[in-house]
Amino acid sequence: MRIVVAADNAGVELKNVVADLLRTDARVTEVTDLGVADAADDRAYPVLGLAAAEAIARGEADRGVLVCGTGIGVAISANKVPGVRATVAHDSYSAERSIKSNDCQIITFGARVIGPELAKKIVTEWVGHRFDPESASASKVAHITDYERAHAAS
Ligand SMILES: O=C[C@H](O)[C@H](O)COP(=O)(O)O
Repeated sequence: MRIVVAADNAGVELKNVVADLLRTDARVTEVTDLGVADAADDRAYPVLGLAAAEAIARGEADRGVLVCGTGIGVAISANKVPGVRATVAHDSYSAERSIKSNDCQIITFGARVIGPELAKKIVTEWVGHRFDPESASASKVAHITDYERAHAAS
């Protein structure tokens, strides 16, 4: 699994913790860090959220972990990229269902909301979850995709 990570300066410390963890995970073949590299970089959360989502949309990564102060801004931004589904998930069950119900490629965290140990536990579990395209959830996700395609800007 190839995973892209990104954060604004509110989330950079937690993003780095998660990236370090993912680099030690044998199930993860590649970790691409799109920044920010440190808190001095004050690029706003949409810049990072959109860049990571676009990398997934281009097929350069399978999944993403995004961090900002709340996780909300990077999730909203990533969801603007066609074909990408992103959500905040600060608990184990939501993280699991974000894959199994919603086929989300991106999980987001708020560094001002969740601590590093819980984020690490959730990410470790999240890497192991898979969406089943034969499940009853598939047609619901397809409904979203169909809407997106029907309303795509020409
Ligand atoms: O959702 C936005 C993030 O939490 C961001 O890190 C902080 O944004 P703000 O400075 O607009 O509150």
